[in-house]
Formats: sequence, C-alpha cells, structure tokens
Amino acid sequence: MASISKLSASAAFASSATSFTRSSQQQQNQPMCFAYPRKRIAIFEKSISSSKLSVRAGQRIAGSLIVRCSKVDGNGSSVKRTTLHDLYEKEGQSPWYDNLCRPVTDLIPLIESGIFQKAISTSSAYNDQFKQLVQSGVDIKMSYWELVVKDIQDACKLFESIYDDSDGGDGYVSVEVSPLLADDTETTIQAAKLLHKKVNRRNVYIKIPATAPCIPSIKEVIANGISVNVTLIFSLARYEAVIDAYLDGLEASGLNDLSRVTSVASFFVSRVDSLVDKLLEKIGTPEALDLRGKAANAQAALAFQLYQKKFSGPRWEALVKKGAKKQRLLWASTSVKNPAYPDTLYVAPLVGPDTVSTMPDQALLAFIDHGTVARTIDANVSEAEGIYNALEKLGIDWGYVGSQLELEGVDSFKKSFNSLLDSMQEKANSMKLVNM
Ligand SMILES: O=C[C@H](O)COP(=O)(O)O
Repeated sequence: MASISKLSASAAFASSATSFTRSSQQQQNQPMCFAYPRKRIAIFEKSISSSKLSVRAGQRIAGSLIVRCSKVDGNGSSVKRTTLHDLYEKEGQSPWYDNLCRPVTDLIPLIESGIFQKAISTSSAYNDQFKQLVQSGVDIKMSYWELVVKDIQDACKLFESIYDDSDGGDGYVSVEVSPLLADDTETTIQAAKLLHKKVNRRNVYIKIPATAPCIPSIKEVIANGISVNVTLIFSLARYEAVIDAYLDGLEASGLNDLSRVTSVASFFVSRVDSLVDKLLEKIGTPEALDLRGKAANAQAALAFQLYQKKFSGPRWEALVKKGAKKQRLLWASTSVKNPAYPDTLYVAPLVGPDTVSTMPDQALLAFIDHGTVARTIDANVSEAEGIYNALEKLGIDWGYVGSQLELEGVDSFKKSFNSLLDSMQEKANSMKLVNM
C-alpha cells in the first residue's frame, strides 16, 4: 500500500475555488466571483521559475472563488453595483472569478467593492516558501503540495465568513487531485481523502474529474462526508452519471445530517463549440454552418433541465429530509474562443437559479461592462432541444464530442502539471547551485 506521504506527493494539486461573503450586520452581501483556473498554474509556474513562461493553450488548473460584495455601505448609501450583483441578487446565480493568486489578499479589492481591479501578484510570491522547502530537503512533488495547500488554506480563511454567513452554501475553495490519477478509481479516492485531511478546512472542495473511472471515486468521497467539485463534464450522459454518484454517495454516507456535504458539477461550455464548430465546418452545408456557435449553450440548457429533473421526486425528497443540498451546476469554460462571437456568449444565455458561472478576466470584464441579466437558461428549452437534435441529425456524435473533449481536457491538465513540476525542478537546481 502506498504510504500516505508518497500518495499525497504524487497526487497533484490542482486548483482552488472559494466563495466569500462579507459579514457585516449593516451590510447586505452579494456575491461576485473568482476562480482559480488556467492562468493560475501559469502564474504559479512563472513565480516559481522566475523565467519567462507563457500561458500555454489548454493549460489550466481550475478552482474558483466566489465573492460577496456589499450592496450598501455602512451609512446605508448605495455603492457601485455591477451586473454581478444583479446576477446573484435577482437571478440567484453565483458569479465566480476564474483566477487566483498569492497572496490571496490581493483579491480583497474585488471582494470589497465588487469591482474588478488588476491587482494580481505574479512576481516572486512563491520563492521564499519554495526555497525553504528545497533547503530542508523536501522533494519537488511534496514541495508543490506544500505551496498549494498553503494557498488553499489562506483562501479558505479569507472566504470563511462567506461560508458561515451562507450556512455552508457558498465560500468554498477547491483543490484538485492530481490529473495523473484521472484513470485510477482507488488512488483518486485515497488522494481526495488525504488532500481533504491536509487542507483541513470546512470550506474546501476537493475537485475530482468526471472521467468514467472517477465516477465511483466521487460516490465514495461524498459517502465519506467530503464535499466535491466535479470537474471536466462535457456531456449530458456523463453529467447524469455525476448526479447519480452524488446521490449514491449521500445515500451511502450513513450521516444523519447531510447539510455539510455539498457539491458542484462543473459543466464545460465554450470548448464544446470549439470542437463542434470544426465538425460543422467539415460538413460545410449551409445548415451545418448556420449551427456554429450554438451547440454549447444548447447542451448547457438541457443540462439544466436534467438538473431540475434529478433533484426532484421521492428519491431526492428523502435526502432533503436529512438536510441534503442540491449539487449545483457550475458553468466552466465561459470565455469566448472564437473572436467572431459575442464576448458574453457563454455567460448571458446561461443565467439561472442555483447555478454558478465562473468567469475569467475576459468574460468578467465583458459581463460587467455590457452583460445583461435575465433568467435565460430555461427561456427557450424547445429551441435548445431542436438545436441538439438537429446537430445529431447532421452527424454530430454527442458521445464522440464528450469523450474527445474529456481526453483533451485530462491531457492538458497532465501536461500542465508535469510542466510545472519540471519548472520547479529547474528552479530547485538553480537554488542549490546558488547555495553551494
Ligand atoms: O474551470 C475551467 C475553466 O473555466 C476552463 O476554461 P477554458 O475552457 O477557457 O480553458
């Protein structure tokens, strides 16, 4: 059996998601979001290596922060509101900012004001801790974990009041098990447990990919009372399996109070269009070309229908009696990849209650600037069904789309992770030379 330290060293970190709330009795809170995605690992890598490392396509390590900002100041006067406030207050959707940094306190302006400010530190934030670790003989993988766990714990602390104010509804920080374990059910379970134990915070989400081998892991981890952010969901079929794993896990948990075991299901959006558009261009008929840019949101709208169906009825009601909370749908991959499309394409049409919208800088700025807030996710379900079916009729195989995107997603996670470890090794080597 792998030792705990070996296992945790090999189970890579991934990301962190948090949600916040300011706890002032005089102020009402509103969420606004942060996440901890693709750029995060690049920032991490840049800081570690202090050489010029660019963000590589597909590089990401996700997670998120949700921030509640005040609606009124202490005197009751209005402070500047953004569309993000409306999103949360009027439509019940939590916006998350898809980025994270060290020190996490750089995020405070965003939390406090709800206004996006460029305040992310990218310089040498990790150097001191990393140097200490290297000098005390800690190996690279374990050093990585130490750095990551510190970020997660710091962010958890920052977001703790949101977690408390929302009665455990928001204020989470996510950290992902190693992407290298995506095809290993049992090791993923062990890694998730170890990670949960190491972070040791109430408001941490352990991220687990929705690969077929990890579906049983999700059930088992939930059954152990650990909250999970299920990531890399690209298809309706897999999404249903994810919901079932959550329900199975809750039922198997043996807990009398299920209210502290929560989950989000991270459903990826824009990447679906990136792939389906290519397939449609190959088909090339006017009908096919006309469907470009429509697949992702159509599938997402149907995912929301599935969510509503699965979280209702006798099975769900029995769990509700024990305090169970719905596994919220989280829209991931919301930045527009095709510049010809509107820059809020994967945010504005996906607004709905009890959901989360993660937004990286581009989507966040666009949505604050000119986003519109209205319940759109189920405004036209029959149109979404029509698009989904029309695509299938044209030869788009939704099974292929889901599995191909999953393959690419897991692969890019692995590459990012290995690349980061290489950078850390280089940095460690240079430090040792300097120290000799
Ligand atoms: O959480 C995941 C990210 O939102 C993925 O975004 P991306 O498809 O733009 O890399």
